[in-house]
Amino acid sequence: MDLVLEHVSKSFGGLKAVANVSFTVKGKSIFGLIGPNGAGKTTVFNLITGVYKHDQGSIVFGGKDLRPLKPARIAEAGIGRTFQNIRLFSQLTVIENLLVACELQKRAHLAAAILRLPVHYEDEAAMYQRAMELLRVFDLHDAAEEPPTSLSYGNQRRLEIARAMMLEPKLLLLDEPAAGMNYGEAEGLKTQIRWLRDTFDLSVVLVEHNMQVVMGVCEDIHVLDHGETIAHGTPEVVRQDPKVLAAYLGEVEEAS
Ligand SMILES: Nc1ncnc2c1ncn2[C@@H]1O[C@H](COP(=O)(O)OP(=O)(O)OP(=O)(O)O)[C@@H](O)[C@H]1O
Repeated sequence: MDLVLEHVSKSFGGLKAVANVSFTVKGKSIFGLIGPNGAGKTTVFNLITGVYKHDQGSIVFGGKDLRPLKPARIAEAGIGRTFQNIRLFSQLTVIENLLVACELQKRAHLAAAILRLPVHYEDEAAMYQRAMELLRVFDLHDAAEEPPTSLSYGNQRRLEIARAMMLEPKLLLLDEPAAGMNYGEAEGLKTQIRWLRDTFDLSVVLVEHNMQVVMGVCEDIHVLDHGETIAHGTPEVVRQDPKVLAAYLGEVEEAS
C-alpha cells in the first residue's frame, strides 16, 4: 500500500512547519525522512497519524484519504508509529505494554466478551501469542514479566517498535529509533527493520539523525529544511547534494 503526500502544508500561528511537501512511500519500501532540528519531520508524522490536520494538500494511504479520520481510525487503517520520547507504561510489565496496544481491537469484541462467546478467549490467546512472538523477534522475551524500566535504553526503543507491530500495521513510522543507541545496537536495528519489512510486507518510514542507520537501510530519502523539501533520492544522491550538506553544516555551525 502506497502512502502519497501531495502539496501538504501545516502552519502553527505564523510558523510554516511543513510547506508544500510531496512524496510517495511505496508499499514494502524503507523510506527516510531527514533534515536538521526543527525541519518539520515529526510534524509530518503527526499529520499522517491525524494528531494534527494539514491546512493544505492531501495525504492518501492505500487509496484512502486520511484527512477526515481520527487517529484511532488511522491506526486501524494500518499505520503504526513510535514516538521520539519513549512512551512506555512503567507500572506494567514488558508483555503487558504490548497487550495494551490491542485495547482498540479488544473493544471491538466487547459484545462477544459480555456474552462469553469463545471468540473473546481465542482473541486473548492470539494476542498473547503474537506479543510473545514479537518479543522473541526483538530478543526481549526473557524480560516479558519484568518492568520496562529494567531494559536498556536501546531495548526500550525496540519494545516500542514491537508494541507498534501489535496492530499489524502496513506502514510503520519510526521517530528516531536509534536515538541513544551505540554502534552495535544501531547495526542490530538496521537488521531488524529489514527483517520486519521482509517478514510482514510493510513499509517503514524512518525519521532519524543517525546517518549510519539512515544511509545503511533506506532505499529512498526525502530531506526537509525549515518545512520545505530540499532534496529527494537514493542515499548516494542525497548524501552528495550540496543543499543537504549546507543544511547540516548550518546545524553544526549553529550548535558551535
Ligand atoms: N504544536 C506545535 N505548536 C507550535 N509549533 C510547533 C508545534 N509542533 C511543532 N512546532 C514547530 O514546528 C517546527 C517543526 O517542528 P518538528 O518537531 O516537526 O521538527 P523536527 O524536524 O521533527 O525536529 P527534531 O529533529 O528537532 O525533532 C519547529 O519550529 C517546531 O517548534
